[in-house]
Amino acid sequence: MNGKRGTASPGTATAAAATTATTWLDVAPGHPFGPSTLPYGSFTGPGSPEPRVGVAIGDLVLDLTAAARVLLPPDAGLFAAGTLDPLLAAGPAVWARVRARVTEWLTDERHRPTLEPLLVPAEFTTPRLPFTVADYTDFYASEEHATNLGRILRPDGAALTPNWKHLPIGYHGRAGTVVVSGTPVVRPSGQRRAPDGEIALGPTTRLDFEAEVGFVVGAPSAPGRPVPLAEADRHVFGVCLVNDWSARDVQAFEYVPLGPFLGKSFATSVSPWIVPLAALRHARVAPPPRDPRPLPYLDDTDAEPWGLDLALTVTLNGHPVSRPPFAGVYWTAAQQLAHLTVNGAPLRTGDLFASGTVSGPRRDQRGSLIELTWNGAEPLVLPDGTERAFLRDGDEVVISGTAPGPDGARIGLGEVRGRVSAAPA
Ligand SMILES: O=C(O)/C=C/C(=O)CC(=O)CC(=O)O
Ligand SMILES: [Ca+2]
Ligand SMILES: [Mg+2]
Repeated sequence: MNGKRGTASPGTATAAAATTATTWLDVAPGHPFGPSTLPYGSFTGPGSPEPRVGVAIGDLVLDLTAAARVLLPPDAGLFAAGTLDPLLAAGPAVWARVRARVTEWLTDERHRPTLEPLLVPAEFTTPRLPFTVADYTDFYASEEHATNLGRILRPDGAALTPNWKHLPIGYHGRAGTVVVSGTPVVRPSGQRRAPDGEIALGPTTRLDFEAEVGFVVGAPSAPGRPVPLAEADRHVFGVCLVNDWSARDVQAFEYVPLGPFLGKSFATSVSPWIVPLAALRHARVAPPPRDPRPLPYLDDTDAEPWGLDLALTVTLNGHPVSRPPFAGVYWTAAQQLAHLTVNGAPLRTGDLFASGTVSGPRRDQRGSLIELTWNGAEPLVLPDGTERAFLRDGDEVVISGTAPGPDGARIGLGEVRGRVSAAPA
């Protein structure tokens, strides 16, 4: 879950800052999963082998499947199956109602006797993939990342392709290989060109991570009706962290002319806690200036700002190797959704679209190893003295994130964790 950042137990009440919601739970002030975050997930726990919907609060998980039966009977069916699918499909009015009720339960002492038995220490729970992934799309929205990849992979051409500033480039990925944080990532095999020019099938020698932000679609859209920028928040339920694992040698050989295929479709890891859009209202910032001005369906000059001031951290075997800033990403989630549907393709509940690798202008803000090591030419030296051009078996990558919350505090996005295991013999 979210590391040791303070303790929470159903004990003494703690006062938080004045306009921040205060909870009767003993949640350390500044805990990333305080009462202003309230992310949703799916878990199994001690004595409950059947999946539950949970809400993370401090270092505890509220069993929402059980709590709703007692305190929210009309909506209890939304949580009965133990996945977020019915809640996602229910739409923004229901999302707001449920969040308001959960906030009330956790901040009004009168609910304590009912809820205390339904709080489980997070360390005793096992996270599950929180929703059924319908379609998975990966964008390419960070100008710094796209510029770096262009320089590395296409050194003879312009770094950015001529279309890059006109539309959010993306590709359709593989929904069935999206896995929850903690799932081991088996080193994939594929065709790649060896240094001697020989083409062979074998385990990738250039396994990489990509630090991304994922957006989870709740309410579907109608076929033939593009989703305008102003309606994005009717469809986007919330945000997770994504690691789009990439086999760079497989990718480099296969990607022309149709784009990434098997080099990225073996595993994509997502964080277990979906932070609702409602928790991120303090993180909204103006997106970067766009030049040239995009076509009207992508022109957000006069729209609600959809930039998000999220701060990511990537660790490799516990050592921070990058701190990608999300606020500067060129294309916003609202623009990505408008583009994804401009051809009339409808959204389905559970669609996941990711930002693309988040890189900032500084070297220590690059969101992938191919950028951090410039395709292996400048390996990282880890504190244990070992070098990394790309990932070794046994390496563990953790991407975590925070966002501005109320009163200058920060809320957490949790983390997505994955360890590389050896290719099968
Ligand atoms: O520039 C390329 O050919 C490839 C780019 C990527 O590998 C990145 C990708 O998956 C999209 C992204 O994460 O930004
Ligand atoms: Ca990617
Ligand atoms: Mg992938």
